[in-house]
Order: sequence, then C-alpha cells, then structure tokens
Amino acid sequence: MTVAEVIVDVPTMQTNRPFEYDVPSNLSEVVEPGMRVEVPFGRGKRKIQGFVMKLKNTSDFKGKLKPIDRVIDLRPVLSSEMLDLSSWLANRTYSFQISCLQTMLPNVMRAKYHQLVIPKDDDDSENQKLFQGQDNIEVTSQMSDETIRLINRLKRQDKVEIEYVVENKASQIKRQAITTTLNPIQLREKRNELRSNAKAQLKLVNYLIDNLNNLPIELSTLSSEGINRAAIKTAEKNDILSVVEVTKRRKPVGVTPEKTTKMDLSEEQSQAVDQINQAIDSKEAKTFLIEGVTGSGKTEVYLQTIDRAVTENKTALMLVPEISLTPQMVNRVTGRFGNKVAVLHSGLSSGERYDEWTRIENGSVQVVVGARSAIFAPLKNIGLIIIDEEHEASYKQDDNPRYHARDVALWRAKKHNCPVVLGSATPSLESRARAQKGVYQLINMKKRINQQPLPHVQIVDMRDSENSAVKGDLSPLLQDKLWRVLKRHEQAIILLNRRGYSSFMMCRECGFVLKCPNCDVSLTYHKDLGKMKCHYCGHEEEVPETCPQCHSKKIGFYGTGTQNLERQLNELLPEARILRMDVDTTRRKGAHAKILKQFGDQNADILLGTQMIAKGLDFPNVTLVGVVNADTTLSLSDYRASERTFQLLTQASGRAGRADKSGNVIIQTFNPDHYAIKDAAVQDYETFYKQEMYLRHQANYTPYYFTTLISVSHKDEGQTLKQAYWLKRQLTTALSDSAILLGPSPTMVSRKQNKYYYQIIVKYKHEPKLHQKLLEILNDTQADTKKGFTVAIDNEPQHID
Ligand SMILES: Nc1ncnc2c1ncn2[C@@H]1O[C@H](COP(=O)(O)OP(=O)(O)OP(=O)(O)O)[C@@H](O)[C@H]1O
Ligand SMILES: [Zn+2]
Ligand SMILES: [Zn+2]
Repeated sequence: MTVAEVIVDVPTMQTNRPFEYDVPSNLSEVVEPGMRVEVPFGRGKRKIQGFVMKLKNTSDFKGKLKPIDRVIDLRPVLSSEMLDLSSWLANRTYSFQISCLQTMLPNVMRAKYHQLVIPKDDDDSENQKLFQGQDNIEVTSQMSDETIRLINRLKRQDKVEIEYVVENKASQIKRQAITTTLNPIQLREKRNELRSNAKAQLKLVNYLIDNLNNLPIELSTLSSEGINRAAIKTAEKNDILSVVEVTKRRKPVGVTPEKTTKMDLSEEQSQAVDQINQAIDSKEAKTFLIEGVTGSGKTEVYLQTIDRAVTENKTALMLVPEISLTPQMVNRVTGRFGNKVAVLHSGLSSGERYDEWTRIENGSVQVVVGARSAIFAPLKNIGLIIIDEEHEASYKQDDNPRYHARDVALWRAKKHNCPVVLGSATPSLESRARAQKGVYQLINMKKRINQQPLPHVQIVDMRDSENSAVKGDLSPLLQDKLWRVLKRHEQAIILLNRRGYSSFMMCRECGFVLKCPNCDVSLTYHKDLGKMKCHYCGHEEEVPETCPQCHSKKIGFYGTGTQNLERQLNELLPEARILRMDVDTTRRKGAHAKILKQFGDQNADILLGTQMIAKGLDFPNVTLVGVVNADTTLSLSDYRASERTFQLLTQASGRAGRADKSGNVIIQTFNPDHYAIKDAAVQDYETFYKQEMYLRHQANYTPYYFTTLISVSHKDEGQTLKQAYWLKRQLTTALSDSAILLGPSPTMVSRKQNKYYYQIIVKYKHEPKLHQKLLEILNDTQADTKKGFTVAIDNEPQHID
C-alpha cells in the first residue's frame, strides 16, 4: 500500500498538518511528492486541492483511508527542498503551511492554466496511439486513469513532455478577424450573385478569394486595404464570412543590452571578490556583509562572484528591491550573462512571469534576478545568493506568510552549502550587529570608484528666519543650486520624503516633535479619536495648540505633495524640464522605467519624486540632490525612525556626483542637530551605527531584544480589547520577568473595513516557551473563529503602525 501525506487547502489551524490518503493502484505510478492532487475532505462530497508532501508504505490511521481522487499536476511543481522549506517557514512565520506552499508557486499556477502533453518522438508507436496525429493533447479532469498512466509512463521514458500553458489575458491580445467556411468555388458563386454596383462587397469577396490561405484575417488588415466595417457586416449577414476573435501572443518587449565584460577591479573590490569566491569554491554556507559606500562599485563585485558560480556550473540568485529592479540594474546583469538570466519582477504579466519560472525550473538559466519572492526561484545547485540593499524593509512580506527574504536566503544557503552576500551602503542594524559578533563576515568598501570623493552635503536649517520667510518649500540655497545646475546643463534629483507624512505634529519654529513619554517614538494623530496616540504603549494626549518647547503657535501637521512641489519648481524655473515620479505617475505598467529612461537620456533636468528615486540609480550627469523635508521619516512612530532617516538620506545623497563631476547635496530640515541627519551628511555609517546601537540598548530595542508583534481584530471594539487583554494575560504566564510586554494599543489606523485593531508588542531576549504559546494562542483564537476574531503574529516586524 502507498500512503500520501497531503497538506490540504483549508487554511485553518486544525487542518494545518498533513492528512493521510490512500494512493489507489491506478495512480500508484503517477503520484509524486510536490504534486498537487484533488482529495475528498470532511463529510459530504467536498473535493479540495492539496500538496503531496511525502509517500510512505504504512499508516497509523486505524480506519480506512480515503483515496486520492486525481492528480492536478502531471509533474511535481515543488521540489523536495521547497517542501522542506514550507514546513520551516510555516513554523517561523506562524502561518499555515498551505499558504507557504502557495506563496512559492508563481501566481498563475494558483489560478487557471492548461497542461499539454507534447510528443518528443512522433514515430513512436505508443505516441501515435495517444496523439492520433494531433500536435498535442490537453490534460483534463475527464481523462481516464488509463490514459494518465500511459502519459506518465511515456513521460518517464522521455517520449513526451508536459507543458503548462497559461490562459493569460495580460500577455495575449484579442483581436477581431474574419474567416469563412466557403471554398473558392462557393465564394465565386457568391460573387456572381452580387449586384455589379455593390462595389464594396465585390472588393471584399475578391480579397477573400485571393487570401484564403491567410485566414483568419484581422479587421485592421482589412481596413488598411480599404475595406470597412459596414462591408464586413453585410457580408456576414449574407453568410459569406464570420467575424471571430483571435488571440495573438504578445512578445515581451525588451532590448538585449550590449554585452559587457569584466571590469578591472579596484583594490577593495578585488578583496571582496576573492573572499566570496573562496567561499563559493569551498562550498561554505557563510554570510558576508558588504558595507560599501554609495558608488563603491558593489554591483561589479556581485557580477564577478556570480560569474564564478556560473563558471563552476552552479546557479546564482540575486535579490534587489522591487523599486531598484530598474532596466539599469537588469541590463547590468543581462549585459554580462545574456540569456543565462531570468528576471522576475512585478512588471511582468503573469504569463511572462510563468515563462521565466519555467525556464528556471527546467534548468535553462543559471542566474535569477528578482524582487522578494524570487527567493523561492526553483533553482538547483545554488552557488551564491546575493541580497542587494539588504536593509530594505520591502524584503519582509507584509501579509501572511510574513517572511523575510534574508531568512529564507540563509536557510537555502545552508541547504546548498553556498555563501550569502548582503550588500548595502547603510546596512540594517541587525545585520551590522551580527557582523560585529562575527556571525557574518564584514567586508568594507570605503572608497568610491575612480577616487571620486563622496558628495559635498550641506544641511539647511529650516528654522532660520531667512528660510522660514520663504513662501513654499524650497530654501534660497536649494533654489540657487538648482539654478546653477540648469545653467551648467547638469541634472538634479529632488526628493520629497513622504514616509510618515502628515500624521505627526511638528513645530515649524523649533523643530519639536511630539513624542511618547514612555517609548521614545512620536505620537501619531488618530482621526477617529481626535487625539495623539502612541502605538506602542497606548499613551494618549490632546492635540497641543502651542509648542510645548518654545510655545510657538506654529505647531501643526506638516507636509507638501509632489504635485504642489512640481508647481513651485515650475514657477521658479520655468525653463526647466521636470519629471515627477510618485505613485500617481507610475501607476501604469512600465511608467517607472519610462521616466527613468527619459531622465537617463537627459531629456529632463530635474527628477522630482518620493522614496522611489532615492536608491540604486546611477546617472553620471546628476550633480545635485535636494532633500526637501528630511524630518518626516524621523517622526515615524517607530523605533526604526532614525535608522530609516539615516538610510534614506545617505542613499539619496549617494545619487550625486557618481561619475567624473563632483556632487552636491542639500538637506532641508527642522532638526539639523539630529545625529541621523548629521551622520548622513558626512555619509558616516559607523558613527551612526554606534550612536544608534547605544540608544537601542538604552531603550531595549532590536538588535538587543527580539520583537514580536501580535495584533487582534474584531468588528466590535469592546470585544477586540477584551481579547487583547486575554492575550496579554496568556503571554504573561508564559514569559519570564525579563520579557517586556507593551500594549494593548490601537494600531495607526485602528479601524479598517469596520474592524478594530489592537496590538501587543513582546520584547525579549530568550523565551523558550514563547513560540509554543503563540501557536496555542493562534489555535485558541481559531476555535473562536465563529466570533470573528483574527489574530496575526509578526516575527521581527519591520514597521509598527
Ligand atoms: N572596477 C571598476 N572600474 C570602473 N568603473 C567601475 C568599476 N566598478 C564599478 N564601476 C562603476 O562605478 C559606478 C558605481 O558602481 P555601483 O553602481 O555598483 O555602485 P554601488 O556600490 O552599487 O552604489 P549604490 O549603493 O549607490 O548603488 C558604476 O557606474 C559602475 O559602472
Ligand atoms: Zn517649538
Ligand atoms: Zn508609548
């Protein structure tokens, strides 16, 4: 007997474990781990999907096992590595294993697609029997078991292959076309029936007769031949032709970049490359942290180490933040490795994405570049994993499963015995601290390429009378610098910092930001309460009318939009060509790339935008970067506020003066003395790191403490709060005295879709019972599902809001 362990697609706590099913003899040669199957579940005739995790010969189950109904995939869609990973991930992220399994598959495989069986050998007698002259056959649920078995045997004998075909609206264009069932003789008869003054009809029928080999013919083609819709309609009415829809496959557009070759490395680069290559050669699952200033040439280090892996017939995986997955970055990789590269990003239609996934899965590519979810790319024999801009919060998924790509990378590296390279000019404090302890190996790159100096940064104190007197958001100094850049035909980047925007209060006279007396994070305004509130401990107070520090009345909510700023720039510099990049201008597919190309081709002078323009960009003609409002990030109601500010300012400044012209940066702020701003101005990561570590230590935050965020929601606010307090009591019993419990407090938007959200923060160093307790809590809350509670657990949250 063969028994399959199956994870079923019923995302509840009770079903979050493998269920055993009998593999009926007709499927015994078909079912393999990693395939999806359809199984009966529960009472009644309900059929659900599941993933086969394991096959075995015995079962402890006393009764009669239900049989697997049918297989959905004719080949495994997940490897054994991925199956293992899903177990680990589910446990680590407190999510259902079924969600983890599904997360690993490309979107389309969760939706609709066809499987085609294609003969590799047309002359084979069994193939002839199966295909009966057809090019391929589609696998359907009606197919007999016998046929499925035959297909499976042929597949094993390598006589057929199975291809997934996506029914994809995005990558296919539907067009109208005409076709006819009439033969030339019938058509001529029809023509003879036409009146001689029916000129349009005559023309159409003649055209049809001449082009019978080209059917169906698109309406657009006909129209260019001077045949109009009316004529087609009439012909349709007279049964001469019919109008049909045809689909045309859209080829992904993209220019193949010019082939590049290895650059001669700088001293620092070659030291980095040597260390990493050595780890690749000796198959060491070691983690490197490259702390390299902006423009130090980290990308070339990535490329040359990837090259080593590829040369040794291994594969390499490189993650970049979605937003820096620009053509510039992609071209650098494809320019070096050509068609050995697969690129995964959200700009692809799901069909294109699926095609890339297939190329990876069947071993046609050796290098994968992609955003967060590319960490699940089905690569075999991985020799190197790279995470660029490793500090980026976007590497953590916001929804279930709340995984961090870095954790998954480290897990996979251990499986494959390969090094991981984390790179950044501004590493996350966690990673830098791990390097301090020797868990990661630190590689420093302190110099820019070609002896270029770091840009010259000036901090503008917006509290100064000269600056506060200006109408609008641009200080006289920034105005002057912009004007000079234009005159020299160079380019500028203007950053409007929108993070944390307008929910906090700041005094425009003295820069004072209203903070929580207990938690050292800023208070945020809760519209529904009309009060200022702390997201950590729940402390609340009235909205102040005057500044508690200087008693000025200029305290208020603070912020300008990009459109407004664009208008100000236009008024100030009417001759300047300005590109605006924000959520509004980048909504359409490809818009982001288009704007960057326009700027790169120097068809604009100023690129104005939000966070999305701050990192990764490498434009040689940019000599000025202006940050309009450095303070907004600083006022995030999150203990990472200073870290985020430092990172943003350093990264943004790093866009200036990367080639042979030197760069200038202007940072406008109301908090010129803040260490995050001062250290960013001199691009001094190490000094910032020390200061920030000291403060984190004082306040018991990461990386000195682990953090887990637990949020609970329900339609009724009283119920939510009650449940939150119950949760807190549960946790208290399981935790030692050294753990810190904060809350319950309402989240930033405490009411979403008519549900109330409260959260509890656990800070701890070593709590062996916590994990089990959290699983129990999830379980208990699930049992209460009828009452409509949702509990979410976020391990090491990236934002607390
Ligand atoms: N060895 C080299 N010789 C000449 N030019 C180089 C070399 N290495 C890198 N460069 C060039 O230096 C510039 C900066 O390199 P790169 O973009 O990799 O910097 P980075 O370290 O990734 O910086 P950031 O963190 O700001 O993105 C690029 O234009 C790159 O082509
Ligand atoms: Zn003040
Ligand atoms: Zn507080």
